[in-house]
Amino acid sequence: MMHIDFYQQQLTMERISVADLAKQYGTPLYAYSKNQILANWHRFQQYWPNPHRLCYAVKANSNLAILELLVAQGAGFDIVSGGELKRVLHAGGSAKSVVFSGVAKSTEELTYALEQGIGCINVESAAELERIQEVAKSLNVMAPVSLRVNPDVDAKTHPYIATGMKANKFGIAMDDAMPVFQRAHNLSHISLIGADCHIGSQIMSAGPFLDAAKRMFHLVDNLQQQGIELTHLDLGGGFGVTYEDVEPLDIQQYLTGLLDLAKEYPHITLLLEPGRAIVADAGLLITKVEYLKHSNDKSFALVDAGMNDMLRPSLYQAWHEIIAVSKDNNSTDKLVDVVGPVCETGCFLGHARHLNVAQGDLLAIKYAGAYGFTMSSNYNTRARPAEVLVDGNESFVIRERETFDDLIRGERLLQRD
Ligand SMILES: Cc1ncc(COP(=O)(O)O)c(C=O)c1O
Ligand SMILES: N[C@@H](CCCC[NH3+])C(=O)O
Repeated sequence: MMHIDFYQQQLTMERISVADLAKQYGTPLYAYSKNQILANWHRFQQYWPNPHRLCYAVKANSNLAILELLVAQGAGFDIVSGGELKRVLHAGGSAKSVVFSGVAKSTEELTYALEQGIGCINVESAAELERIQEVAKSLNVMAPVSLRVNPDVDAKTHPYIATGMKANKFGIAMDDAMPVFQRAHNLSHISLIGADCHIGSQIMSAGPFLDAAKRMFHLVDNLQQQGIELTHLDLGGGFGVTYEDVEPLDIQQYLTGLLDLAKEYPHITLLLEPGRAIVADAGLLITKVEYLKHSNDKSFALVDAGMNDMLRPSLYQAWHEIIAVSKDNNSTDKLVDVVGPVCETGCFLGHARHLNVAQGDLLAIKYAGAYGFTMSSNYNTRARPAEVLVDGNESFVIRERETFDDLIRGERLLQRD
């Protein structure tokens, strides 16, 4: 388990100190605790009996080794691109265990998914449904589909990660859904199996989830009256984690609440798509202080990880706890902005933090396991960090640090000498 001993001011992941990880692999570095990921997965599983299914949202952390770990737990997967499907298959997952979400799936992606035998395509618009029919017809297969409905529930989360309100681009509005279900029911190469929704991410209470679920069960009733029998209902992901010291989402309350609602629908298999809640707290981003700098009464810790490595603070003003690694308690904290090397004022990891830091020290950014590496880029032609998986007192490189050569691979000069 990830364990932080504040008294010693010494930070460890499982049984390896963060300082040792940094020494062995360099910084910046993403480190993940294998046993924390497994514990998070089992926390969901224990309240989620068969035949209901969990489909891990690959976008949260798509490293092959992590997918492989979850394949071994019998996980299904929620993907949003052909690339993510490739990852799942490469990690040993079966296409049958995969649901495919996303608002703008290309013909190429749909073809690939159907050729591989995808479990379900979560359709986000009437136009996409027509395209799937065409692709399935050309391949002479039946496409298993669910229609994503927008239940218009306020998830009370950051506007950039709320997805279930009328104003969002996702899904089909509840009021417009019936004719699209009718159409799907009648199309020759569509096998309509379900309905799905996803109201947003980082949701901290069961209320909005259960509201959405009730609306979805109501839809199942309405469809049944029209002679359309669904067999699966996918209620998406969005389970919040405690970046800050707030009351955690009660997963048991939500899942048992759902199972209660589902009692009257024994023919329906429920799916959930947790991403963040499986990997966020299992990951640290370890970074080194390159310099300290004071200007205009402000202090900066200039670190070697930037917004290209960890975008969440810049994009959502997301707050991640930052801890000074291996410091004794004798020197005093400074008030610093922890900022990265990218040439953008918005490149920061944390503002106004009380940290006991000096040049060369290590800092650890907590809860970096979800939407950390997966949202990283090569902006400023910066090499992305390595990823390591820690298991007890062992650690494994699960992605090599990029090299400068990697950064120019695939590009072409117009004139070569
Ligand atoms: C359709 C869908 N499913 C699942 C997820 C995973 O969400 P989270 O990581 O918040 O559990 C997302 C992301 O918000 C999503 O868009
Ligand atoms: N990327 C977001 C979550 C969005 C989930 C995708 N629908 C985050 O870092 O919080």
